[in-house]
Amino acid sequence: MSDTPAIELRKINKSFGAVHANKDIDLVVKKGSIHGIIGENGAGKSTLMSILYGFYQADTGDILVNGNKVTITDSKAAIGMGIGMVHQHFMLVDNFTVLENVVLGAEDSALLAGGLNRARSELHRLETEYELRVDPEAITGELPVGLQQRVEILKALYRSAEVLILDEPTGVLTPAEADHLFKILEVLKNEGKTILLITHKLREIMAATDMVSVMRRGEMVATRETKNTSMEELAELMVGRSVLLRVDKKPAEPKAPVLEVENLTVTDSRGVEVVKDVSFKVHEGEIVGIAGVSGNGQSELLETLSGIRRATRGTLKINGETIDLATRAPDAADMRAKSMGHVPEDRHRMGLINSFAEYENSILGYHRDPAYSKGLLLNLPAIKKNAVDEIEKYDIRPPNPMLKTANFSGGNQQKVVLAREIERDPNILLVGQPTRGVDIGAIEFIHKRLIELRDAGKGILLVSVELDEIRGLSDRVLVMFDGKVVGERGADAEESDLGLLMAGIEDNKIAVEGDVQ
Ligand SMILES: Nc1ncnc2c1ncn2[C@@H]1O[C@H](COP(=O)(O)OP(=O)(O)OP(=O)(O)O)[C@@H](O)[C@H]1O
Repeated sequence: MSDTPAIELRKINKSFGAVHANKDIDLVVKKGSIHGIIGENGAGKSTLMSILYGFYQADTGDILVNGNKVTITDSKAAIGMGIGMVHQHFMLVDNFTVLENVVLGAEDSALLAGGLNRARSELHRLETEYELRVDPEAITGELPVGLQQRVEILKALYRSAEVLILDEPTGVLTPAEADHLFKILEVLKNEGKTILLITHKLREIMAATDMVSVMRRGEMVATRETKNTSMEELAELMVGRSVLLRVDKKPAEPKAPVLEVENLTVTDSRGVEVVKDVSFKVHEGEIVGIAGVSGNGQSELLETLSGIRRATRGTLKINGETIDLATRAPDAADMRAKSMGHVPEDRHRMGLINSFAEYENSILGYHRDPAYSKGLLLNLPAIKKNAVDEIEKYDIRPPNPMLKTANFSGGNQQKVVLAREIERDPNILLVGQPTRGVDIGAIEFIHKRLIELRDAGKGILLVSVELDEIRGLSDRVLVMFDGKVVGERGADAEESDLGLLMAGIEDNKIAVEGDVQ
């Protein structure tokens, strides 16, 4: 019975309090296919996959695996049924080797039984069969994220997974790593594995999937054969209206500089220089994009400019004031007082306190602003009104300012941070990965807000690993490689040109010490 679906979900329902996250969901996933699931932020995709992986129990409904009705009580039961999950936030032990991570917790307890050699040869077999090469003896935490993700996939395959769930797998990958991942998925599919792929990137859906299902506000609204649909149709099905899939902006009219960075050098806690003698300017009315493969100093640059990290040397000219960073280390509050907003790259670590309510997060760092406090007392009505306004403007769901942000979906958490920083109307806005995990309707809105901010004469420094985003928004693009700015391009930068610079190749030369400006 080869036509029996690998997975079938029938009338799945799941509520969290008043939030009906999954409503009567039906889904049929063919064996040996790549099936995409898309939907707006908060549409219920992760909830549905968590039910399939045994992380949540459905309130009602049936799950069939290979035609058999099953109860999946926890992730161990899911693994036992051949369902594996590659998590968005990897669940690996950093200081373990790849091999140790792969066997950790597996049924045969290879570590205890002294069966590491057996495990090593099994791992080798999997690596070869699925073209998932990674050094089994490497320390996992020292590997780039793309390879860590391969370890997650190997871990699932080692447990004999036949169905693999990938929840936004390319959010943390470089374009080259993402391409490689899709090649791996194709190999897995050709070997008969079934893949469920959650993504916000319609390009990935069109390139990689056989079928695609669309969720909206907790419901499954459509399933299409990928070859019979288009990005435009999918966007409309997701959002319920047509969406502009590119940025609409007129040429910038930059004025005076708002931020001037000179010879900035930053050393990390291991004493390694991570930002090396970087100089650039951001003008009023301009978006300067920083392109680069993550880990090339962009994060540290943003953190230093926003006052979270100390520089070793360099000067900062901001709103006309000059700060020698070797002798003075402004903190985040100082920078905010200079009208600098900051959307950090990592919303969990720096953007939000997830145990706080949405309304508290919506003024985090700005609570001393006279609009929100009188002396020592917080002006709660004003704070709540601000939260309600931002929720409406940014379409944050569920629209409940009292809810802890921990209970918002990833994309909605991101909108809380963006709303807070953009709505303070800063003269300079530093934004890191503004649309990571955000759905296309919200991306369109966020990009529009950033362009409006630019057109109101503000300066924006944008760090993103999404080349489409960099090219769509930026008026000038700087490329960082190995802590240095290795090139500058205009608004018309070509993707291939930027890609080469990002790989450290400038005019067909490898960028080496002293070889760059
Ligand atoms: N543990 C929880 N407690 C309360 N509410 C939750 C919980 N998990 C999810 N929700 C709510 O259920 C709804 C669906 O969330 P889910 O994470 O499944 O969305 P999603 O489609 O994966 O979104 P995103 O694309 O933003 O990741 C949201 O309204 C969310 O706030």
